[in-house]
Amino acid sequence: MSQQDKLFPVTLSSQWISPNEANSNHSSFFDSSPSIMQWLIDTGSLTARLKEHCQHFRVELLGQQVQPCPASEANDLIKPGEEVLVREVILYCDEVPQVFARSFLPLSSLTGAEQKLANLGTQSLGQVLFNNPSLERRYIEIAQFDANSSIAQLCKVLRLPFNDQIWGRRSTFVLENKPLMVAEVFLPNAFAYSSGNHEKNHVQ
Ligand SMILES: C=C(O[C@@H]1C=C(C(=O)O)C=C[C@H]1O)C(=O)O
Repeated sequence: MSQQDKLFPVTLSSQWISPNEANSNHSSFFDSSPSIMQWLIDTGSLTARLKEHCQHFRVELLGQQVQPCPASEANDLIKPGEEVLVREVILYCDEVPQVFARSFLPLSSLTGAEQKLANLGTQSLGQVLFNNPSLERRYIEIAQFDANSSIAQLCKVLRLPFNDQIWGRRSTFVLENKPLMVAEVFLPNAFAYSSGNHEKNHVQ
């Protein structure tokens, strides 16, 4: 079993809140670190944005498995207990881990041309999603991950300097009228925490 296989499934649980709620509850942090909120609410492709920041982008597949959707991660389009393919990856830029992502692909969405989403391997899910003009992205929720979270444990294994301001986002996409959910956590050394305002404007 490879090192990555041992990590899977990392899982993900937190209190997901709206960006506005986060801004008011954590105003001192977001005021002092404006870039992270821009990354959290950016509705474009995270893959494309990361690629703008590095020479070599890669996706490391930690694993994927079919399981019933946990109630804590379900929503109005992906029901508790519904069979989903769970996919966990780490996105790297120039070998620096940037994002841990956990995606739910309902088996009922993996039909027709979308069957290929079940066999992406190390191809970026975003590469496929954002090439489809039918793609819709629903509201974004964000969450903080503390020292007791599975993300803190992942950072320990990856030897990343965990701190108390690790943030992530999740949203549901609808592709050809079929839902899938993507949750992404910016890891401690991610550009998202330090990139200045010099970046190209990203439409939220
Ligand atoms: C949704 C996107 O795809 C990215 C790639 C993922 C993958 O390959 O599993 C998962 C989430 C995203 O970080 C994106 O690039 O915006």
